[in-house]
Amino acid sequence: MDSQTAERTAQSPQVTEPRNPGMALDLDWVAGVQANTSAIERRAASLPGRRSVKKDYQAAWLLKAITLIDLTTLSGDDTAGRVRRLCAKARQPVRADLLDALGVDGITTGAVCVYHDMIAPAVQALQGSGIPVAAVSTGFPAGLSPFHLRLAEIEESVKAGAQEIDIVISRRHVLTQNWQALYDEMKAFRVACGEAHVKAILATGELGTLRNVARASLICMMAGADFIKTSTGKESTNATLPVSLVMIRAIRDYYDRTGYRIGYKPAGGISKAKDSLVYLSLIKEELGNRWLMPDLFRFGASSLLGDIERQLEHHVTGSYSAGYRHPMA
Ligand SMILES: O=C[C@H](O)COP(=O)(O)O
Repeated sequence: MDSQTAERTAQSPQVTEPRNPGMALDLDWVAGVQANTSAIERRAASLPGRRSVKKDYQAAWLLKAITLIDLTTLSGDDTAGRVRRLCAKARQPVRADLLDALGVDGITTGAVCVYHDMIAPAVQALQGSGIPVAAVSTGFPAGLSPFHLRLAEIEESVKAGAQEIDIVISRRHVLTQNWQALYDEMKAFRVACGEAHVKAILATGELGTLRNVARASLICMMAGADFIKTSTGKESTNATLPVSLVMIRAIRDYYDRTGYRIGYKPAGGISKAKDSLVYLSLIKEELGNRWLMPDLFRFGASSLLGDIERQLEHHVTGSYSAGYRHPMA
């Protein structure tokens, strides 16, 4: 591979973007939002075949993808020990001998993402690494606990040391077209987060139509979301390319209108290195290189890193190892 490219990739400086302050709810803008489902599906279907990254650059792009992963464990049987092992993986996501061969060092994942109760072990295990802890709050994954408890959960998570909060929206507000309620809810979540960045999980697999996805994206951004995220990983349909196109274009429209860049996080079911490359090329084409940085793009994924490491091993040694040789935690 081109080692200079890989080095630049791994050492990209963290750029900080002015934070989206949000704006008043603009119902005319919301009403005008359209989503041409067949055109979106056609474009999405053309992406995987058309966009293959040339062999020499693949390793560099895969290293880039690692820096954009919210390395996630969201299981009922999570333990402090599992979270500590995951954090060790976030600090050193690829075996040292492979990184040496690729001429890269100092690479980490974008964040570690856990349930509230796992924040403390994660914060402790990541101390000094600069890797933020993201917590899923607000009654994840359904978001149907009492509203005041959802706000309190955010505050507790921030107090426990989470620097990023992934909230879930109330799907019913979208399904009943109650845009004011969705806006108010998102705004309250953003206030409760304080300085912590907030990612709004739309649970797109439960929103019915792509138009609803576009409208919900827009409203969450108007209410001050720093990121919009597709899914909890627990819906029957999680991140897809058509949904991603809709959300990315909503982000582009919001930037064109307000000058604020909002981040994007596809999450759930992204487990193959080649899929991560399709997402990166989609972002590059639709939003440009600026969005390919950890402050504006993340993969929410529990097993993607293992497949990327396997592909990198193949790049270096010419042979594939078994998946079990790349455990996450
Ligand atoms: O937000 C992250 C998702 O819960 C991870 O989903 P996954 O386990 O399908 O990769």
